[in-house]
Order: sequence, then structure tokens, then C-alpha cells
Amino acid sequence: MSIGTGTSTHIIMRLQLDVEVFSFGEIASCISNAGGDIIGVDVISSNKTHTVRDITVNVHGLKHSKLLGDLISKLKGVKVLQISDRTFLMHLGGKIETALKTRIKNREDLARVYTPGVANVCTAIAEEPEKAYSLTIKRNTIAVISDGTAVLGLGNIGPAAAMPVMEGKSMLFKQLANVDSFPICLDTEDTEEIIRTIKTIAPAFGGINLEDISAPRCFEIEERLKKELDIPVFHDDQHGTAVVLLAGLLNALRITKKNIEDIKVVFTGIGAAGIACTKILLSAGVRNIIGVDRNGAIHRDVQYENKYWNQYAEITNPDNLKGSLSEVIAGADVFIGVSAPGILTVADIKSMAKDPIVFAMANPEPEIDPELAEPYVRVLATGRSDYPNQINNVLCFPGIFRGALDCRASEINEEMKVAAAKAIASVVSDEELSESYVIPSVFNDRVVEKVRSAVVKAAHETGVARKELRAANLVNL
Ligand SMILES: NC(=O)C1=CN([C@@H]2O[C@H](COP(=O)(O)OP(=O)(O)OC[C@H]3O[C@@H](n4cnc5c(N)ncnc54)[C@H](O)[C@@H]3O)[C@@H](O)[C@H]2O)C=CC1
Ligand SMILES: CC(=O)C(=O)O
Ligand SMILES: [Mg+2]
Repeated sequence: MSIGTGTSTHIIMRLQLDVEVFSFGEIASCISNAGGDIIGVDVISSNKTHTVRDITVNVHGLKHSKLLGDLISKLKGVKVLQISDRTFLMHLGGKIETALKTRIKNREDLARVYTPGVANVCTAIAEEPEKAYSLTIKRNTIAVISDGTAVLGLGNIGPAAAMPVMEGKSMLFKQLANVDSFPICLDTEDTEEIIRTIKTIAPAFGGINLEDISAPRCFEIEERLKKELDIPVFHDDQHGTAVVLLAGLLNALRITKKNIEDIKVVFTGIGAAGIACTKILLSAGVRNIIGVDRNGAIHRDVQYENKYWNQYAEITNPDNLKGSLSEVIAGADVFIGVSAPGILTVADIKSMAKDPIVFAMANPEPEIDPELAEPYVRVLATGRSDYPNQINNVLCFPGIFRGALDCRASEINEEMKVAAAKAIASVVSDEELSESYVIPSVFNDRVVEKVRSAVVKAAHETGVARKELRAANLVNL
């Protein structure tokens, strides 16, 4: 029986057992015959007729956990009450909370943090709006905003279901870069309503991180907000992904020793991430990029309903190739997937040029199973944290906002993004660089500091910084 090759994890099976009928030996052999390892057994409650026990089992991913649940529920005297894995347990009650910087200990404190004292602070801000940066959370707080329409690669799963991702992004902002944030999911897909809502709540925030809003609406939403707000607005799926991709590619090319201007790159998924990643590669010097979406290569001989694809056709596909992914990937040096699971085959990789670079970045399931691809590629990366070379926007967004907030940038511009990409790439030294280490780990504590310093420097050079930072507060790049 196949149990798949998912990541090993612990699950807790809560079982209600009929004391007259059940046999623990039977449960244990059922679990071990199906490839699970029992780690522990806890009695939760017990009476004359039933006992409830939590059995902690090591399994190989979700499919395996479901299989064990099905097998055990068939045993006599056993009722499966619940199966929780550690991932679900980490989400119980949500993943973040608000915290106080000082506690209100007495009446005097109360009169300072709240009325009447707070009124003087409000008046000071009303008279001089800039003071919001020194007297409120605005200085260090951003909003992480989604409408739930393109959540990871799960598609349009709605605002409530998008929350765990937005909470996760907030955790990462705080832990990696000490940026405070609020996850906000909007119950509307209407472009104008999203723009209006974000503008309405913007005064509280020092920046807006847009997340998982589907293309093409995400382009207009971001463009309009950038024009109409004076704080940085950054669509992470476009620009965060593009920055990290460029960093990974620069380092992968150091391994294959190919010139960036000579490579042929094939993209799948010409949505938010695909278009932004294409643009950053073009600005970095790549000349031959072919984008493939559901109906094949994007070319210049048709008029697409999606105006962004018509623009895309104008700036890519120099030979105006047509056809499926398998047809256009022949001879390519690099494959970049920001589309959907399982659409790249081993045969496709075999048709690529020597030393293929494959970045299969769809989440949570990449365009090809890394284990299938690995023997045929020179450099392989995915968006996942359980394989080497995680090309994920988490390497970018904490540091880029840390830098933008610190120098009070009015926007995050192209120069700041390219500086961030080079900073991420530079974390991997020549001695460290290898096929399985083209991109630093999320936990490498030099990443955020380097990105922050590069972003602050670029913001000053391009005139968008509104606050001086002493050089001593920046790391060497
Ligand atoms: N590793 C990372 O850091 C990131 C990964 N992603 C992943 O990239 C994927 C796309 O994300 P977004 O651009 O935000 O979504 P999006 O919805 O804006 O774009 C997805 C595009 O992929 C296309 N597509 C879907 N199935 C396809 C198929 N079978 N063949 C070719 N094209 C196909 C869609 O038509 C659409 O144009 C998701 O899986 C997401 O998780 C996105 C952002 C960051
Ligand atoms: C990583 C991320 O932002 C995504 O997959 O959508
Ligand atoms: Mg995303």
C-alpha cells in the first residue's frame, strides 16, 4: 500500500475506546503495519464503559494520516474522535495576539494612556500629522491585506480561509524583522471597493503589504494605491517573489557559469508572480523569456482579453514561439514555475539545455515533485521549506519593509527591489555556494539586516527616504 513520501510529522489521534471490546495490541499493530510509529499514549478520561486516549503517532504526511484514521476506525470498539496534526495545533485560536508595551498600573497611568492625557497627544497629531509616526504604532506597523482570491496555489478560497496565511506572514514580519502587522482579509473582490477600503484604513499604517490577490485585479489595485497613498504599497506575490527569484537565479548562474544575457527562460503561470518575475529578469538583462499559461505560450499573434498578456507578449518571446510548455521548453536553460502543481514532466526537463535550472515555486505543491526532477537538473529550487533552496518571498518582505519603515520611504521602487535581490544573493559566499545552496535560509540572520541596509541605501539614492539613518546603523553590503 502506498503511503506517499510526505514529510514526517506527528499526529495526535484521540480515540474513544469501548473498554469491553477494544484491544490496544490490535490498535498498535494496525498502526505499525500501516507504517506509523507510536510515540506516546495519554489517557484523557476513563469511566466504566469507555476510555478516551490520545495516541501520538509519527506519520508521513496528510495522506498517511488519513489512511491510519480510516484503518483504525474499522477496529472493533474504537471510535476516532479527532485527528490533529501539529500544524493544526499551532493554529488553534490563531497564531498572533496584541501585546502591551507598558501595563496600566494605576489611575495616573490610566489618565496618561487614555483620557484625559491622550487628548493632548491627539491634538498634537491633528496639528502636525507627521507626529503620527512618533506618537502612534504607524512608525512600525503595516497591514497585510488579502481578498482571498489567489491564496498560495489554492486559488479563490475566500477571505476567512486566507487568514492563516496572513497571520503566518504577520508572524514572519515580527519574528524576522520586528515589524508589527495586522492581517486583514476583505470580503469583497471588487477592485474599487478594495482600493477605497485600504485607503480608508491607511492612516494607521506605515505601509501596506498586499497578499494573494489574483491577477489581473492585483495590478490595478497596487498601481492605484501607490499613486493615491504616501506610504509604501507592495504586492508581495509580485515583487517579493521577483526579488527572491532574481537572487536565486543570479547565484544559480554562478554555478552553471552561463551569462544572464544568453539564457532562455520559460515561465509557467503568467499571473501576479509570473509577470513581476519576468519584469525583474528583463531589467536584470535576460533577453529571451517565454511565458506559458493554461493555453500555451503567450505570443503576439492573438489579442488576449487580459490586457496584461498583450503587454507581456510585447516584451517577451523574441521568436514569437507558440505551443504548449513541452513544445517551447526545448533548449531552455531555466524553468520558472509560478503556476500549478505537477505541470512539468521529466521529459520536459530532459529536453532543456545542459545544466538545467528548475525553480518550481508553486505552493504548496510545486510544478514537479522535487524527487522526480532532482536527478535531471543542475540546480533545483522550490517554494517549500522542506527541501533545499527555498525560493520564497519570505526572504524578502520582512527586510524590505524593515528598511522602508526605518527610512520612512514613501514607496518601494525598482532600485530598492534590485538592491534587495543583490543583498539576498550576496549572503551566499563563493565558498558556500553549491547546487543545494543558491539561496540563504529564512533563518540566516544576515538576510534581513542586509536587505534592510540595501533598501535604505537605495531609498536615499533615489530620493524616496524621508528620514536620515546614520551609516553606523547600516551593515556593509
Ligand atoms: N514561492 C513563492 O515565493 C511564491 C509562490 N507563488 C506561487 O505561484 C503560484 C501563482 O501565484 P500568483 O501569481 O499569486 O497567482 P495568480 O492567480 O495571479 O496567477 C496564477 C497563474 O497561473 C496560471 N495557471 C494555473 N494553472 C496553470 C497551468 N496548469 N498551466 C499554466 N498556467 C497555469 C493561471 O492561469 C494564472 O495566470 C501559486 O502556486 C503561488 O503559491 C506565488 C508567490 C510567491
Ligand atoms: C509564498 C506566497 O506568498 C505564495 O505562495 O502565495
Ligand atoms: Mg502569496
